[in-house]
Amino acid sequence: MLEINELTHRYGDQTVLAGLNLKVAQGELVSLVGPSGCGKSTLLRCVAGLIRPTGGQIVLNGNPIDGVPDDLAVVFQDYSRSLFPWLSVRDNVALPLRRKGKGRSARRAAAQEALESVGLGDAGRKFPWQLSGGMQQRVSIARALAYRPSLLLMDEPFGSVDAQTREDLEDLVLRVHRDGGMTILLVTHDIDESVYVGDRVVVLARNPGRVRAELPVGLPSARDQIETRGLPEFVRLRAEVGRLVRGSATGDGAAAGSPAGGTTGSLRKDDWHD
Ligand SMILES: Nc1ncnc2c1ncn2[C@@H]1O[C@H](COP(=O)(O)OP(=O)(O)OP(=O)(O)O)[C@@H](O)[C@H]1O
Repeated sequence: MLEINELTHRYGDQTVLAGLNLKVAQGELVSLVGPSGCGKSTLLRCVAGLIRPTGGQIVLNGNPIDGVPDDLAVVFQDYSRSLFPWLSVRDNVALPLRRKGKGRSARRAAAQEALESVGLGDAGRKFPWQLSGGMQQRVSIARALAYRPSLLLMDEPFGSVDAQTREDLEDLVLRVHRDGGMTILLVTHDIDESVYVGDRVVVLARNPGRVRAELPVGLPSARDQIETRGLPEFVRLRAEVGRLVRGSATGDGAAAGSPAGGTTGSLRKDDWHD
């Protein structure tokens, strides 16, 4: 469903991605890890159509990406900048659905359903700033879910919440992935998390930025924060990914966004509310 071929990206004379190849299958959850600065966010932004790569090609569902694809949603780490503070929680979730041509009542119903699926069914009338950080990130995830993208991109989505909330959100993503069969590409700095949520862990190398290793995660699909992390396969994979990331950092052996669904177009202020 997603094919990245010989992707290259330069900022000025700094080459960040250099001939990166990656394929993601329909319904797969791929964790993307790598040393700081190896280009994980750059890769995600190229896939989201937010920056135009200097070389190579990205194909989503058979269509080369050239601009923000309609069929994609992004969840960023910084939820405080990706939610609109002047819109209610429900309006934030419903807004991108306009791109799908849905009527007002269908947008409201889809927003409510998505909010319920992340445990925020009662929060629709509140404003984002009335919620905790973890709840705001749930709203961002609900917005992405309501949009029903064929591909969900997540850039360090749990990087700004406390440890307990982080575990809850990891389990939430696993549940929506399992229930909805969504294809997900998730960037994380946390090696344990990459193994815990992933069907596959892809390790990027720095200088040059390309795929260093791909490790299938042979864990049971039903995961549990305590039991799964104690399994020998989990411990083995965590150590292997950790070694690969450190090796990638030393060069040994060798990615405010826009809301889900892309840009909001040219809405006037009065047009925002549902
Ligand atoms: N807009 C930009 N202009 C110039 N250089 C940039 C820009 N964005 C990123 N870079 C540089 O490109 C390199 C890769 O950055 P990127 O954010 O993609 O890496 P990353 O792997 O996501 O890093 P981290 O794990 O620290 O978040 C870094 O050296 C960064 O300074």
